[in-house]
Amino acid sequence: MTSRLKTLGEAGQAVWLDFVDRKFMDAGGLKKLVEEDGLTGVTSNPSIFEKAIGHSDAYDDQLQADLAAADTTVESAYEALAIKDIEDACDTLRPVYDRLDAKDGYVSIEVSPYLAMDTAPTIAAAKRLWATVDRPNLMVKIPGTDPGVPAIEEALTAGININVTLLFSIDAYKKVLEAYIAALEARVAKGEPIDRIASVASFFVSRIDGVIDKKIDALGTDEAKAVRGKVAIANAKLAYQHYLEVSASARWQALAEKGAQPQRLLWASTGTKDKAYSDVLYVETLIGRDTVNTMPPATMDAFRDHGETSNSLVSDIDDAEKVMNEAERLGLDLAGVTAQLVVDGVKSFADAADSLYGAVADKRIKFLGDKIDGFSADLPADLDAAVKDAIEKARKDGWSRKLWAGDASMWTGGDEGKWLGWLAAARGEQVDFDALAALGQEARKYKDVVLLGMGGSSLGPEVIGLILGSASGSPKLHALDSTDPGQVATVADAIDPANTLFIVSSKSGSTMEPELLRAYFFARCAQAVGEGQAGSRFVAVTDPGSKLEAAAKQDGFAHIFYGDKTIGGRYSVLSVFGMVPAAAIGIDVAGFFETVKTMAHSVGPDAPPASNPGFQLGAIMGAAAVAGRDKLTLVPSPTLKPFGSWLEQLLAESTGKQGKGIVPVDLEPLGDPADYGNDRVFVHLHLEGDEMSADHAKLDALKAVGQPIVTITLADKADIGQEFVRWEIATAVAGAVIGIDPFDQPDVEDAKIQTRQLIEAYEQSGHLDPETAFFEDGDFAFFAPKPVAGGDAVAILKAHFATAKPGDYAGFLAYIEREEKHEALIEQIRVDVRDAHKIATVAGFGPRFLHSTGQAYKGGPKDGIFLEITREPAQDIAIPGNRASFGTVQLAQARGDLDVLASRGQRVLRVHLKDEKSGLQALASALKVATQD
Ligand SMILES: O=P(O)(O)OC[C@H]1O[C@](O)(CO)[C@@H](O)[C@@H]1O
Ligand SMILES: O=C[C@H](O)[C@H](O)COP(=O)(O)O
Repeated sequence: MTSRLKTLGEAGQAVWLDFVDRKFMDAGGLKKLVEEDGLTGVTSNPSIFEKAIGHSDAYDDQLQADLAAADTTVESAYEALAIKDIEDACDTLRPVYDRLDAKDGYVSIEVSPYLAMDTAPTIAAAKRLWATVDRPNLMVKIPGTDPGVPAIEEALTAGININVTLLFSIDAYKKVLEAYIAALEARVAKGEPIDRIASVASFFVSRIDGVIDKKIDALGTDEAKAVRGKVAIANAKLAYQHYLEVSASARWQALAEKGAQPQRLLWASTGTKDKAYSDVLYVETLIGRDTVNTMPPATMDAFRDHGETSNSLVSDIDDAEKVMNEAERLGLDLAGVTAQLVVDGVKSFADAADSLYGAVADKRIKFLGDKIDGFSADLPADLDAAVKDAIEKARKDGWSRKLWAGDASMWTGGDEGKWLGWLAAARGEQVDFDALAALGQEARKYKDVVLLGMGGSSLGPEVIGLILGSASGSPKLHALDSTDPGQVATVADAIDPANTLFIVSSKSGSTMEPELLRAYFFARCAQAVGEGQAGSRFVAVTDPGSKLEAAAKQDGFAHIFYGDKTIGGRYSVLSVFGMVPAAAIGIDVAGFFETVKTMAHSVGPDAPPASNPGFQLGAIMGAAAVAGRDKLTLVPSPTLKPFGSWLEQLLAESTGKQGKGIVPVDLEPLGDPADYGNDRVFVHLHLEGDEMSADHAKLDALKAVGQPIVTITLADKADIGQEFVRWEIATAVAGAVIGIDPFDQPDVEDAKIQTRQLIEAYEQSGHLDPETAFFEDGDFAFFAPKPVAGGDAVAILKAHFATAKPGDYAGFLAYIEREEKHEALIEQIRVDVRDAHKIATVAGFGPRFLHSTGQAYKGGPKDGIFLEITREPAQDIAIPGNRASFGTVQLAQARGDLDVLASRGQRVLRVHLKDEKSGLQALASALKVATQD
């Protein structure tokens, strides 16, 4: 018996399948429909692929094989899967296309629904899909939105078959038909053929009734009920009347004579949603010549079973008009409804794409295995709920796309969009791999590399140097980001200036510390190798046009590597600022980016927040900070311990402002559950193979009492580059959740101004402004804007920290040499204070932290209790061309810092150690007593 579906074909209507699925096609389902039901086309949309790919394992083999061949973005991974189905469908329909001489036999694939409101990217996507599938019976689906119409016209003019989707109103359809005709005329004008250009205008039917019927039900009157289930069909019938009118026009006839094919009206959304209606309602009522009905499988089955064919589309046109008039009289607002349906249609396809891309992104990460760093989170229920809310808000607002598009509305709507050059840097696009490889070769003739820079210009390179180490035969890296005379001397004593490559690194090129360090080491180098020769051992890394660039040119530096002004210092590690020092110690930068790119792909605009490693972490950090868990406590495994110093700057400078933000807690030994309040998030950064079982037991104990624990796992330390990307994105996202601009650092600047004023005064007078200690004994002198009461050092220290309350943190700001013994004593001090007061502790060596965590201490939450530590330097170092020595500069920095901290409402106390050698030990002992009982 002939299939009832074939009778539609006999009535001039093409039967298309509104469904794609690999299992179905692999089982020969599509071929069967072609052979038995006269099927002549296929449509797909994001919802269809979401159902096919997102909920099945049929695509897993291909995805795994594709990823094994080459990693790629989520969108490309998805497209490869979808395109394979579309190509297979095109090939199945190809005999139909050939038999009907290009009049039918088409398969449609839709451009990304995220582009529905953007003309140029839609055109680019249409051209890309057309070229990739490379089959004449492909149709690219473009929404008939206002921005879609010019894209439709341009794509058609370029010879691409177009299925115009999401048409609801006759007015929108008229514009689309006009675009089709204009495109054909343009081709004729250029002498190009038009006979094999095909287009359909997909008019959505059932969705209109879905909304209008609700309004009818709300009215509840009999006259309203009389048009229930009739408006969508009437609307479609009148659209067809317009088609007939235009087809009869002389303008169209002229094109038809040249072989033009009509742009057929395609009835889409023809599955019946309201069970009260016939399951073939939107087929039986819309049958007419030169049209298409694309049906979901259930509708097709129903029609095959009991559908009746008649010439329905052109019958009862008067009735259709009456229905439309009645709809207007009843105030059903069809124009408003259809306009809203376009918006909702775009949104619902975008929602489907979120879910589809999310499913692909999750599988991609699963299949990548240990090629991508692992991530898991154990969160208490309240935080978990807040994180889910933040992720959903980010998804709804399209933040992953906004971020990459530089749309500042996800932050404060300020100039954030101008600071996103680090995204391209994460893809390896800021550096010249060949130039870096050449530098790496050249550097092999040196024994040491000394990097002079601050904050973003030193911390990333230092982390790379410490974690990855120099290649065999390449020099060792010394990052110097201090004015501490002891620290400067340690580096100066460790190297032979004649056998050292110096990298002076400063984005602004005017930061005081690298400027002074450059003066000092340039003079030492000139002394060692002779005037005029020193420059050949110096490399500058700086943004174009900086003062450092000019100085480097003047002094004949061997190379100048240029940064990107749209990247802030703390986001610069994957640009020349991190990669030049990395190359100098022999790291294969191109190889390094192979693993970095895997993370860059994972956090792209096409990875929805819930499946995006950067957003997952960022939402946790942001939601936690908003809920008062603002002390991000890093628990690294031994090899990864250096990572925190880079991370601290990123988090603190980016989020710590306007009294809000995240206070990073690095290098605080892990304690027991009783040592912590409810203000922490622990992030365990683990390198597989690193031994840290004691910490694991402690983390388990913390987990058991409901402390939030995030775990990030690296299979290989070479994958550390992925963490730069993850945390950069996460920080930008956390900034958005917290509601600040993550790319400025307003409060750091104030400390710099204070310091500069003190130094300028010194350069004039030869001394710093006098200051008076409020208490002094043999070991210590105490200074503070507001003296702390107490008869001795222990009492003063005790009183200072006695102000601690839950949620506060203690900060130890040490303007002394950063070396092992000092680090150990500071660690001991931190543990004593934490355990006594149950508060978080942070520590920084000055002036290094000024260009890093200093921002959050000044601009972030006002719950810091700071103890600044200065000392009498045993030995000072003069700076060529300056009256002030390094020791004086450092003291001025400490004083400027204290003043600004106090002016921001933080609790501050400065202890000046009289003896550099024994002073810190004496302080640790005094604090031990002060924190007992
Ligand atoms: O690279 P530059 O311009 O010398 O800046 C160094 C550091 O100083 C800061 O501006 C803070 O003082 C950081 O943001 C930056 O990384
Ligand atoms: O081209 C087909 C359309 O995308 C589809 O018919 C929409 O149908 P729906 O309204 O059932 O989602």
